[in-house]
Amino acid sequence: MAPVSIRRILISESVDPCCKQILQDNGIQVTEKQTMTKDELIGEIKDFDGLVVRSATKVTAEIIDAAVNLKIIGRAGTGVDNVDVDAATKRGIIVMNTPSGNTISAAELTCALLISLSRHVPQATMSMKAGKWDRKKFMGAELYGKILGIVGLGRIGKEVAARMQSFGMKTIGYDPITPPEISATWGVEQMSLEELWPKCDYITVHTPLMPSTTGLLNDSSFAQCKRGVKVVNCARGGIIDEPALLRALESGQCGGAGLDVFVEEPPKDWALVNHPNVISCPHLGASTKEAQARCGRDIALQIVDMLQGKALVGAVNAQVLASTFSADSHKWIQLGEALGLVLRSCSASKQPYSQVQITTIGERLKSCGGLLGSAVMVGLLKDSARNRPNLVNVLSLAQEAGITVTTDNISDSGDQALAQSICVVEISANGMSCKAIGSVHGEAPVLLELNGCPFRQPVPLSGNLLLFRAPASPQNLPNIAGVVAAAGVGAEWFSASAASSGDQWYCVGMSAPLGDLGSVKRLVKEATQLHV
Ligand SMILES: NC(=O)C1=CN([C@@H]2O[C@H](COP(=O)(O)OP(=O)(O)OC[C@H]3O[C@@H](n4cnc5c(N)ncnc54)[C@H](O)[C@@H]3O)[C@@H](O)[C@H]2O)C=CC1
Ligand SMILES: O=C(O)C(=O)COP(=O)(O)O
Repeated sequence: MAPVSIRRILISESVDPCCKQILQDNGIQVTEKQTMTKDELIGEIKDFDGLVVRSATKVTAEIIDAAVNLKIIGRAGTGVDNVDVDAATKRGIIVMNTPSGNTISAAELTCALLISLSRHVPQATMSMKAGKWDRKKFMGAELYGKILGIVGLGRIGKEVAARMQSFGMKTIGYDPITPPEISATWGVEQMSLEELWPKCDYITVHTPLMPSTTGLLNDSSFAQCKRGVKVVNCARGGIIDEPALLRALESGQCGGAGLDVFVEEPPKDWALVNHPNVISCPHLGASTKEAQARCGRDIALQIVDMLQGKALVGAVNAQVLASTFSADSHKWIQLGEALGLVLRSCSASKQPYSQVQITTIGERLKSCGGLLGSAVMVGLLKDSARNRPNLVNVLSLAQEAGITVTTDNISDSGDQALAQSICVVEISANGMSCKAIGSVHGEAPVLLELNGCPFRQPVPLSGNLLLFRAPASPQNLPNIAGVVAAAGVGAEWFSASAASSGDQWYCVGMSAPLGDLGSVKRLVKEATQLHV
């Protein structure tokens, strides 16, 4: 099932032409506009439902606010720190990247900087271009036998390790997620940062930029390093604190730095770039023909595959959507939304709820809790949230509204009763609670039970529904059918529940919604109508 439809995509940076070609071949209109100003982007983004960027386009909350039709932001590359992912998520916009397309290129540039640092290649080149022949000044040191500390042992860190080991470097590292026994298989011994800093001749960082990695190398960590340590940052500006690096270079505590990335790009302050022991590139890690071809192709194919309902690959903020691509997820999403709508309708006149408990019953729904939970919340929050709820944003909207959502599964393959697949949703707050139980019969979602009253016939959850509760009496249906007919609406079918505490729930399928529920409400204890 395709979660969105996309007709017009803006590519706002230099992305390989294959990206545009693939998108166009699949019926998407593509506009390419490079070097747009922020105001130009704000002015034009409303006309697009997709945006493809690299690292230079800052997709801020302000831009996302203006992007009223945007459904996807595709990052032809790895880092999504130039995209306000939280703001996109709240608006229900999918953010997608192509994290492996430029791994090799970024790793190779890192190695180039490490080698250049050891032999002063860029400085020697500049010197010769200035007509000098200075063999003494550029005395270097071998990498062979030196210790390289790799902070961040993900895709790029691993490739850097393999390449630098071929130079005879000993590789050590740190990563809070990659298990030490895994990195050990590619020759990287892990240790704490406190143990790592004093051991390294060279340090290279390969983490994302986030609060925990900002300033990872700072005054205090430089102080723990060997005097003259050389550092490389091919990941993100700010992981090595720039003022601390400059201080360390000036004091000689740092013997050289290779920088591909900067806090501000291009930098406003050129002090680091101009330092004689700094070699630098204008964010070239991914700038190879091969990396750009891969990233351009990958982002286009990922978008097309998503639109064709084949798969969701590379989404960084829409994990629950990945499960919408299985063959029968559609009907369970419909059921979840419909149960949410039923409960929203039944609880509308009551006090606001703060807890939602979704329990799936049955082995088949064991892994569907997240999907069904989100679908239920889409139904529950429909029209009440400022941002239109969808499977991408609904949990963050619920959190914003102070609603706690919990999911659970009960399954025991030995128990016949639990063999069928059922979804139970209960909303509650301060003693008030409403509960709906549903399932899927054939392809259709059905309501089985409402507030403890099981329906004698499953209620099809589609079309215009009138739900009401009244003391058990054979007169209820004829009376309400009369009111519905008097309003010029056809009562197409009905279902009644078993009685509980003397009351019964009824559901009437109507040809159209009633203009006014007043005359129904006068005859019953409570009544509500909804459209599924
Ligand atoms: N200069 C350039 O043009 C390019 C830069 N990059 C950047 O390189 C970085 C790494 O990319 P990948 O290796 O593909 O990412 P990855 O996600 O494969 O690896 C990142 C690793 O950092 C680790 N990590 C997270 N927090 C950490 C911490 N506090 N200390 C140590 N490790 C930590 C993670 O566990 C993960 O293993 C990203 O920032 C990316 O944006 C990527 C491609 C090109
Ligand atoms: O993929 C990444 O994280 C990069 O930093 C590459 O950025 P770019 O696509 O060259 O602007």
